[in-house]
Amino acid sequence: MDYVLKTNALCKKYKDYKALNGLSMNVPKGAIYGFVGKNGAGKTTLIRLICGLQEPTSGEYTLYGTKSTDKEILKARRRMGAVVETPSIYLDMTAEDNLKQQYRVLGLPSYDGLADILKLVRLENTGKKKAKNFSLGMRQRLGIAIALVGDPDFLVLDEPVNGLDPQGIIEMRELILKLNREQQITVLISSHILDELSRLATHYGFIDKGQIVKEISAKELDTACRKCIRLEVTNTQTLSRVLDGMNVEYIIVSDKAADVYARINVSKLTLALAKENCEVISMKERDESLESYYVGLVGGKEND
Ligand SMILES: Nc1ncnc2c1ncn2[C@@H]1O[C@H](COP(=O)(O)OP(=O)(O)OP(=O)(O)O)[C@@H](O)[C@H]1O
Repeated sequence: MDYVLKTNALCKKYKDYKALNGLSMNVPKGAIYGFVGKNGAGKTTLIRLICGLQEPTSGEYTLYGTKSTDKEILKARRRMGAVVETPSIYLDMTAEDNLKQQYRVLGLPSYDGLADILKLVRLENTGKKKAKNFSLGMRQRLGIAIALVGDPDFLVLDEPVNGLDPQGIIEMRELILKLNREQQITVLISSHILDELSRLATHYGFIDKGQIVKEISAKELDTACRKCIRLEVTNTQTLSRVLDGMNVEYIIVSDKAADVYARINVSKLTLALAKENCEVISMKERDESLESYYVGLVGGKEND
C-alpha cells in the first residue's frame, strides 16, 4: 500500500510534558483518515508538526516518501494543504481576494483555477461580500479553498465541523467527499464528532496521550462493530456444527460463547441444540458503534 504520510515514534515535549509520546501513524494514499482523540490527546500538535509549524523533539515522519529531516521536505509539503485550528482568512476581503492573496503568497504565476476552487467550495456567488459577513460554514469552506490553492493532493483539516450548524456540517461532509472522490485528494481529519466522522472516514487512527492506540480501516471497524447476537452455550463445538448446518456466519469467541452475525430463528436453533444436548445459557444483542469502540479503546475521561 502507498502511504502519503508515515510517522515514526514522533515525540513533542513542552518542557517536561510529552504532548506526543512516540506516535506512529500511517495515512494511506486516497484515504479519508479520521484522526480521533480526546481534548489534549495531541491531534493538533501532530498536525502542526507535519505542517512544519513546529519541530519534533525526536522521531521523524515521511511525507510522500520524503523524510522530515531531508531538505526536500519543503517540496513535499507543497503537495499538502492544511486548515489548522481556525482558518487563516482575511476578514476584510472577499472570498476571491482571499484566494488571490494565497496565489501571491505561494508565488503562483497566474490566478489559473481560482474560479474552479470557488465553485468547488460553493462560494462562487459571494461577490463583494466580505469574509467577516460570512457564516461560520462559509468561512470554513473558504479556509479549505485557500488550502486548495497550489493544487495539493493531501488535505489536512483540524476539527473542520466544530461549531457548524447541521446544514454547515452536511455541506462540509459533501465537500470533503467530493474532494476525495472526484479530485483524488487524500484527507486527514481530526475530530471528536464520531458520528459525523463515521459518515466519511475510510480509515481511523485513535490517539490517546500522544500515542496511536489503534489504526483500523472503516471496513475492519464495521466488522468489529457489526450487530450480532452473543450466544452463550454449554458446548461451542455442537453450536458450531448446528450453525454450519444452518449456513450462518459466526465467530466462536470463547469456549462458551459465539457471536452470530445473522437473523436466526431462535426456537429452531434452541431445538436443534437441545437435540444434541447443548443448552443455551444466554442470548444478548450486541451493537458496538464507533463511539463505544472508541470508548472501549481509550476510556471516557478527558486528558486535560
Ligand atoms: N505550546 C504549548 N505549550 C505547552 N503545552 C502545550 C502547547 N501546545 C499544546 N500543549 C499541550 O499539549 C497537549 C496536546 O495538545 P493538542 O492541542 O495537540 O491536543 P488536541 O488533541 O488537538 O486537543 P483539542 O481537541 O483540545 O484541540 C495538551 O495537554 C496541551 O495543553
